[in-house]
Amino acid sequence: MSGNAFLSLTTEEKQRALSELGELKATLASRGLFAGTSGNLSVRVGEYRPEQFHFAITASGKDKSRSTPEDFLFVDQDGKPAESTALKPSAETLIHCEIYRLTGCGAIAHVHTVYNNVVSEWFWERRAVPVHGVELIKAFNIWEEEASIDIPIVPNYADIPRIVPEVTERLDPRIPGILLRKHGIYAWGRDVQEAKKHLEAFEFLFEYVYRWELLQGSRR
Ligand SMILES: CSCCC(=O)C(=O)COP(=O)(O)O
Ligand SMILES: [Zn+2]
Repeated sequence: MSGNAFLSLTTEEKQRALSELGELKATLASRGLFAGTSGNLSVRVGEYRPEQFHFAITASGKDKSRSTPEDFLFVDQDGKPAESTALKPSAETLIHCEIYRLTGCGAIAHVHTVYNNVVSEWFWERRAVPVHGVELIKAFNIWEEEASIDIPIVPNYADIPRIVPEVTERLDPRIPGILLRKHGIYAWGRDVQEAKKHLEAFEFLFEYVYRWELLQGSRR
């Protein structure tokens, strides 16, 4: 199909995306996951082709624990607003664009937590957080006995376009998430529910690794 696929979306399709994002935002906010306006969320709408797709994303710099009519806007595969709006998309929209382009996923959630920041620094030299044999790895649809995974870490830059090629290089199709060093986790899934499940699993695993490493250190 040629032309702008956004124009063929129905009001119901757009409303469903906004309401799913609103619900996820409220749930994560109730858990205190958007400290100091950090974090951003998006959900894809309509057809997907790597060279053309659209998604709804949180507006930049908002207090994500509040719910207002100006919380979200629609953008295209290049992060440009799909319709006329005074809102600015998340400053990190290009990272969402790249994750959609590489994975074809349906939704993305990004949060900053103390655990994800600490482990990203702790394991920076190996560019991945190793996790071994923890049951919750199954949340990523990895069912091997005593599975080992490496959650990739990429450098963080103030200039977001510089982060994009790092994501391109390090994203592992088996692992539905990527850590930005001393910044936060990006987690994705087929839809908002799966992105939420993956985000929760990552945060559990980061806390586990953090506590386990501390315990090991105290035993030495
Ligand atoms: C206040 S945290 C710095 C920006 C950031 O990392 C973030 O996740 C929120 O940025 P946004 O533009 O999406 O509000
Ligand atoms: Zn961020």
